[in-house]
Amino acid sequence: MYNRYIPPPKPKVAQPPQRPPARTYVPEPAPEPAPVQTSSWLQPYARRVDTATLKEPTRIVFGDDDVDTTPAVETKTDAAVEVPTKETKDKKRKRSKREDNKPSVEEETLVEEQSSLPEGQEVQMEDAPKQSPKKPKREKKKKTTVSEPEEEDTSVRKRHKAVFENMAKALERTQEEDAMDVDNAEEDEEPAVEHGLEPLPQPTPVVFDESKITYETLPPWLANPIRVTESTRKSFEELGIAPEAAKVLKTKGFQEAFAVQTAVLPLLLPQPDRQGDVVVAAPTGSGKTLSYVLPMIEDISKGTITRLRAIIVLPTRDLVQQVQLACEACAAAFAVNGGKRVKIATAIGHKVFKNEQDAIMTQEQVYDPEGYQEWKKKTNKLANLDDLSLDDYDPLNPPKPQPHHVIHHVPKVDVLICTPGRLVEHITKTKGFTLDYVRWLIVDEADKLLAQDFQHWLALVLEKLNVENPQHFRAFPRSNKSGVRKVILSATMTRDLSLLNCLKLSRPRLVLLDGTKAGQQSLPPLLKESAIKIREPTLKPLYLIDLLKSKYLTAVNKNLTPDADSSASDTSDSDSSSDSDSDSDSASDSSSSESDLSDSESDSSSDSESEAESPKKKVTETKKLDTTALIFTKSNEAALRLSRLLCLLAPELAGQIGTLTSATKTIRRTRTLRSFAAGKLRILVASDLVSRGIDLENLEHVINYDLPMTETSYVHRVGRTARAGRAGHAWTIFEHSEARRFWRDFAGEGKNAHTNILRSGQVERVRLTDSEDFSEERIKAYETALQQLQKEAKGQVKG
Ligand SMILES: Nc1ncnc2c1ncn2[C@@H]1O[C@H](COP(=O)(O)OP(=O)(O)OP(=O)(O)O)[C@@H](O)[C@H]1O
Repeated sequence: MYNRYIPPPKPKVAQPPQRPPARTYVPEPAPEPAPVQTSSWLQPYARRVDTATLKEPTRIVFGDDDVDTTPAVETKTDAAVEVPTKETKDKKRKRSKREDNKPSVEEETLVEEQSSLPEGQEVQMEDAPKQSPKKPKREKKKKTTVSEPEEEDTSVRKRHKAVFENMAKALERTQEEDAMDVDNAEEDEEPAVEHGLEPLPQPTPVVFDESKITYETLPPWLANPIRVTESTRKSFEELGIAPEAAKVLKTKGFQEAFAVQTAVLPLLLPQPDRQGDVVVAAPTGSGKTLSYVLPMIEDISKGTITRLRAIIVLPTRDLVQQVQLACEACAAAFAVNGGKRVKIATAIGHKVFKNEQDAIMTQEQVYDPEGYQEWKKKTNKLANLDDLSLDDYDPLNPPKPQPHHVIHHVPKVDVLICTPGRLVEHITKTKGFTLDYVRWLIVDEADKLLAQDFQHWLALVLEKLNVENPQHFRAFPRSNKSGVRKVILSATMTRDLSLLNCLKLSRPRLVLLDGTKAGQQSLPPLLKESAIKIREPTLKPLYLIDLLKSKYLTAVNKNLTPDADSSASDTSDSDSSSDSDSDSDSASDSSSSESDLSDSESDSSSDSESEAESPKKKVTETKKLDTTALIFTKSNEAALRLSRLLCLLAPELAGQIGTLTSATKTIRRTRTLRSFAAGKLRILVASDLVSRGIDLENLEHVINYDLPMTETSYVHRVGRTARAGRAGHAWTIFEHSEARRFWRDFAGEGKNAHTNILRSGQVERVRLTDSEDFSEERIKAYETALQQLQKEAKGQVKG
């Protein structure tokens, strides 16, 4: 049989593993990067990021050498496989270099990825996407067709996704760093500015305006004052005063008008036109008082009915009494030619209040049938004791009106000169005391009165004044219709506008003596000033005694000092040393009470006490000084003590020494001033009470035993002499520790000199030769006197 040959089956040649076609994964082009949200201040940085690179598609190519036994994955895509260009590679290299030897994030990612891939497979990254490649899932599905096996594909996708995410993060960091780099690079590139050693330019320092208030800042009336030369003189007739009145004035010693009067009188004398208020700043003793008293009395003398037409407010009782004398003199002058005799009263608290009320007020029968009926009804009621508290009825002294009349309480004076405290009391307590008819309000020593608005007197007075009601002009048909005229005066006028505004001035004018500026305080032209520096402050009273007995303290004016008693031996019954003894009963007062602003309490009840004082001492061998002196101390106590000490240390002067303090009773003060004016007393020891306004005609020397507190105080103190065109001499005694203050603040000499005091000359330095060496005997006598003083003080305390 024929056997068919059947070739043995060929052994199966092992097929070389089929290389899968190169798999290319081209993801969809990266979505447009979301615009970087940069705040406005970051915009410059944002602009510098190269956004072009962000748009490049992300491509990941698995290399041809990759061997994969898994079936090829077909990828349907239109996108061409992109080979990394040289340019992009360079860019990448450069960026890697910048990473300071640190492996780049991409490299790290690649290493990571490499290790996670199956062997032989590697991830090649040609270029990194600039933006997060995250995209919506749906889009992914749509554009990418994934072939089988699906599981494998999913793991690859996962890996890819992880790679993308890492890369995106790395890229974000790189972008930020790039942006910073660009920025830093730009900053670094700023052109270097060369600086020398000179200091860097600084902003101009702010200069604060420390200049004092100037004319430009003042209201026009203060900036443009009416100026008058000190030497100006005019006859009173020339200024509009009736010849008959001028004649009487001459008999009283007022021959012609002083400079300040020539300027003020025309402003204040009644005219048909509406006139404004007047502010006067003129030196001490320049005649300010007459400048307002004359026109005021002339105006009031034209009326017929007595009503309260003028109020003059002053800080002290002594000034009130002084101005009263000037008013009386003028009232007499204007009464001669059929004019009304102007009635003047004072209110200073030296009387019991009731007595003062009676001196100012009266009761007047006024025809008023209706009022009379009402009064009758009231009195009937009172008779039935229905209403005993009726305030206008005094059951003990009931006013009895005539039939069809009623009784009115009205002032019986035309002019009231007062201190502010007492004025307030009358306004608030005196029945019928009205300011409705007041046409003149005068405030003398205004700076003091305005600065110490006691009991708010000014506001109260201004409130009560009847400025609007024209009724009170009826008595003066031919005089001006200015309402209430205000005249404000001082030698040291305040520049404080807030104080001046309190006066509610109407169209004011300022009058100044030529050569002075607003705010400056002129001294009288004939005042000489000297200064004595002492070495031993504890022996100060001895220096004073030496000065009083020295050749320097001589008469300054001829025939000025009246010689009341020329006898060398004098039995003194005047207010001499005994005064100081008796005055010391009020030594508890402090220096703060130097005015009578608050004189609401009457001291009249104790007036009689002044007559029954310590027994008068007989003073023998009195040597009269041929001049007069007023010694200022810092307080009431100091004045009393010094006065007594002088009497003990210089008995020959004892009979000529008087004391003036704010604690001294009014009657005693008046008596002392009269004795001084008469020439019986030659030396007055005072506190600042008399530093303002007081006019001591025969006073030639002022001695500042204690330095004044202020410039203003100095001006007022030394201004007690060299008044009304007479000569005078002011002395200041100071210790070493006070020297700087004196020369700088008062004399205006030396370094940092600062004073508003305007003087014609300079302060002269005087050395008392005798004072340099006090003998043992004198020092012992001084110590004994001090012990005596101490004993007396203790005795008073016990008593
Ligand atoms: N026309 C005048 N003729 C002569 N003496 C006058 C004249 N006017 C004023 N006197 C006198 O001058 C002196 C000083 O006047 P007055 O007291 O008015 O000065 P003052 O300017 O008010 O001073 P102070 O600021 O110190 O108060 C007084 O004795 C006064 O009698």
